[in-house]
Amino acid sequence: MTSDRSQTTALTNIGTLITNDPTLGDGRLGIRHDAGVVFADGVVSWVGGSADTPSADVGHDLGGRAVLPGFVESHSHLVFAGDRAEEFASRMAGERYGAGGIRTTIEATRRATDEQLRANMMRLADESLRSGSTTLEIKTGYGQSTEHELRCATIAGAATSEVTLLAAHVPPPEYAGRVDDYVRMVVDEMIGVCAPHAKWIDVFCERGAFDRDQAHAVLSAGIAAGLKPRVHGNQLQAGPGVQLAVELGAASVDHVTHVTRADIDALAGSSTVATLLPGADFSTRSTYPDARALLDAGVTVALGADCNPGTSYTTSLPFCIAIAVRDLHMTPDEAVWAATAGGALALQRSDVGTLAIGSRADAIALAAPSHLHLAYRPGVALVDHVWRSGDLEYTSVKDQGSQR
Ligand SMILES: N=CN[C@@H](CCC(=O)O)C(=O)O
Ligand SMILES: [Zn+2]
Repeated sequence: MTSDRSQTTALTNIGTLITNDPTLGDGRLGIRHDAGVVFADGVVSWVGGSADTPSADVGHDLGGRAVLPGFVESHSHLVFAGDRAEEFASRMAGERYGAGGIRTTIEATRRATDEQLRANMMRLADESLRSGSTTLEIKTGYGQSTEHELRCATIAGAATSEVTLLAAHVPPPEYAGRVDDYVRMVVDEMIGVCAPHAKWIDVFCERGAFDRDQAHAVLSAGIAAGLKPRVHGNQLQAGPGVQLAVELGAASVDHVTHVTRADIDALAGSSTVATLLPGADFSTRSTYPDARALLDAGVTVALGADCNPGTSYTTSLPFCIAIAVRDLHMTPDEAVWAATAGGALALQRSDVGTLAIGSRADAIALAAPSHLHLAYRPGVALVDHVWRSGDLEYTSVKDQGSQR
């Protein structure tokens, strides 16, 4: 459902508009009511009152709906085969989550054809778009050999420019008991082969995966190959992940479920974003991260859905916003900001996550009058329009815009 990029589009009769630009409206979210927006050449060209909206080639009367920047999904693992529904059921019956479950998916992913991996990824990328995510990061990490990580990175590149080489997720079965040998192979061989197909380098720094020195070696080799670092850290217990991320100037450290006061202080004094993944804590029945302590210390917080077959088989940032408000005690404004502008900072992107003049025209409309409904109506598919670069890419509403 794409349109000609040279067409202009006017959105009118917006009940609540979130711009994330304080110069355009109230507070940090830059909120306006009874608003209008115009998209031209794939970017936002005008924001103001609905009645003053300039005419455009295509018009959408949004009937009082809320309009937000598209969500920026900064953490997903969409290149995999199989599922782990039985593992989930065992966890709900009392089993603890351990990093070892990842090996089940590595085996299934290695057995799958490129076409099977691509089709599964595209299905999930489409699901993510329909729940409002207009920017999507995708990690490798279920290959864990040079051949299979290269395959996964190439496949991910068909869906996004935000490809992360999760070179060290868990040591694969053929390296059992030889973690340092695996790290040496990643550093000496895998990164050089895969780096041209990725933008980011990532490591799972956790007991049962990679320790501080191993994670440092992988991230440093990635940086030397031109990749930018991000880290999976402090998911299952307190550990060195957060401090390592800050030390290396990582864009983001993700999970951050178990942190010390020193970790919070280090994050607060850095530009590293803390990306919270409450879907993973929900589906592993873990404690939730202390979002209030992070926010109150001044840490920049993002929210991601972390879609993967092990810990969080959801693409829905609206679901994560609802958990963040209900269980992490974030305000609805903080949660919406974290899933939009926060995600953009976690990917070091200045063109998305806001609806400022010149921002990429990535926006969503909700079947609701305000963003509060994302938390107030959990589990309801509220996103009913999705524009990406000014094109209406998804709508569940029959009136798809009137030509002028
Ligand atoms: N924690 C590490 N990686 C994934 C889980 C991967 C899996 O269990 O398959 C995550 O972000 O939650
Ligand atoms: Zn992850």
